[in-house]
Amino acid sequence: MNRLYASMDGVEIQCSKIHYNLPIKQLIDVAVEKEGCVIASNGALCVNTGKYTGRSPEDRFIVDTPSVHEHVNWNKGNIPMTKENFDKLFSKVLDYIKSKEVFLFDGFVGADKEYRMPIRVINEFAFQNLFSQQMFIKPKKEELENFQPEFTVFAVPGLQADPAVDGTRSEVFIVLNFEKKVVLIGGTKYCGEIKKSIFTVMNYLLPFKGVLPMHCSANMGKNGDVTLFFGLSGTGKTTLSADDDRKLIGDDEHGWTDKGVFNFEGGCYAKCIKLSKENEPQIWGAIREGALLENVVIHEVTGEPDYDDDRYTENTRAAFPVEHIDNAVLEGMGGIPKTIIFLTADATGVLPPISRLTKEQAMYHFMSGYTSKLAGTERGIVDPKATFSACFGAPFMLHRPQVYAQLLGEKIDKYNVKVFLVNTGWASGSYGIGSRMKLKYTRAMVRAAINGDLDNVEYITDPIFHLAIPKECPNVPNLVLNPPNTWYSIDEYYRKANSLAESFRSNFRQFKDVPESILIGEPEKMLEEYII
Ligand SMILES: Nc1ncnc2c1ncn2[C@@H]1O[C@H](COP(=O)(O)OP(=O)(O)O)[C@@H](O)[C@H]1O
Ligand SMILES: C=C(OP(=O)(O)O)C(=O)O
Ligand SMILES: [Mn+2]
Repeated sequence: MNRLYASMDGVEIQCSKIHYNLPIKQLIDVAVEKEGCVIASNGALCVNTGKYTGRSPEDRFIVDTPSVHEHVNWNKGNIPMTKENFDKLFSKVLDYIKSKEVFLFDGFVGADKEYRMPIRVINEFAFQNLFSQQMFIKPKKEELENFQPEFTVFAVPGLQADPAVDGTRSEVFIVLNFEKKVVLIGGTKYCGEIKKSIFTVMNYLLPFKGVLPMHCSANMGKNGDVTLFFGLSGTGKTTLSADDDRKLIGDDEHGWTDKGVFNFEGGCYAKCIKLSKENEPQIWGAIREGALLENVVIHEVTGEPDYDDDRYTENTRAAFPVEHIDNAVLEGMGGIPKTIIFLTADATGVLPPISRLTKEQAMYHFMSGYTSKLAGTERGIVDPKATFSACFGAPFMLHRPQVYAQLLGEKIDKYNVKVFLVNTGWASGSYGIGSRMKLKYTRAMVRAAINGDLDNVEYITDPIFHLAIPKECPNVPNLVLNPPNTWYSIDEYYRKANSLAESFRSNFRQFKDVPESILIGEPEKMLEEYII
């Protein structure tokens, strides 16, 4: 019998065998031999996660302990669990692994040594441990001596909760306990739960240290200029931050300190539905030996991935270490951001593909977090669904949005950061109802915003959202830039735009005591004649 300590406060766990930070190659071998995984022709390990191919936000609980009670923004996403129920579930998990071989990863989250957190991830399956090793920050050999995890994740997909006994909603559970410093994940094999639960832990802890945690990707130009791309799942953080001309810092989770930004992770987690070498060469090239493909259809004979096949899910994924991206910043740190891009995948075809925001508008849009949930990332989402996700990452933010917004506002102010809103979602009218903004146009707009090409062009201000829309942008047809131009019917455009404006206003009513200056960022009241 093997024994080890699960976390600093000395919970002892036992299991039949522990595979401790196993080399990647060995994990791959076990996954193929014992877990039904296959190797694709590009060398990546492929797993099918079965019933769950996206996150289960309704099954994510926060243990309601005294120290977190007043800080957590309890809402339909931050669901409390009692200490008693947690203790029962924790015993179940500990019992469950007693007879199992487990795969253990000790490493770090947070590239900045001042703020990094040592974590331990205990996985039931080797493929999950491959994910953990590639996604988090690998320790140096000497860092493993006297390693003390500050948080421990138990990810045991084979253990299902019993809602009647365990106080869960279904057999799936993702439970965060800040007192015990433990995360429990069961009933689901979807790897995204592992990274996003640790992200959520960081998002809770860092504001207490004056650090702003952000759901954003980050990259750096040749002169060291940093850009952040905020956005909810599927809006383009990973795709747009992987750019031949810029060095990738990280694709999903960062912290912003007085020194600059740092990646929480050591890997990327790219969506790969309809992935092509032509449109996303860096991500294409990163999917090789050492990468994990989730729910991608693999040709039985040739072993080739078919990225167009969505038979298991739209939310097909590739996980790989940042080193797989050619020009990544391996230390995962950069300076103070110069440009911030808010990504929104607007399903209504109303928001302009790019607009410049004032500081007040930036605060308004950050707190609103308007976008669409895209198919597959969360259980039950099939078509794009308009949503307001505060801080562009509500499911992962435990504090009230104002806590994060205030930190961001101070930084935008202090460093005079340029902020743009980029709609990577649906365009309408002559560019085809239902089709998404062309990636090559979005890339051109982002590039122009970063390079300063939009600093000296003429802008128009749209009458409803008061967004400043550039009249021209290199490598983008002028017509595309202003949405009313792209609709067949201008009346229809205004109807939709007014109705979206009203959604913004009604969503914002949840926020109390918002300074007048931020409310200036609010869209106009809906015109009576367009109320439908
Ligand atoms: N105009 C566009 N901008 C960004 N991504 C786009 C665009 N059009 C289509 N896409 C696709 O949308 C997906 C964006 O996903 P991803 O970058 O992984 O999002 P995130 O990292 O924010 O979750 C990719 O599959 C990408 O190919
Ligand atoms: C992995 C996820 O996020 P993203 O699409 O932002 O990478 C997720 O939301 O499950
Ligand atoms: Mn991503």
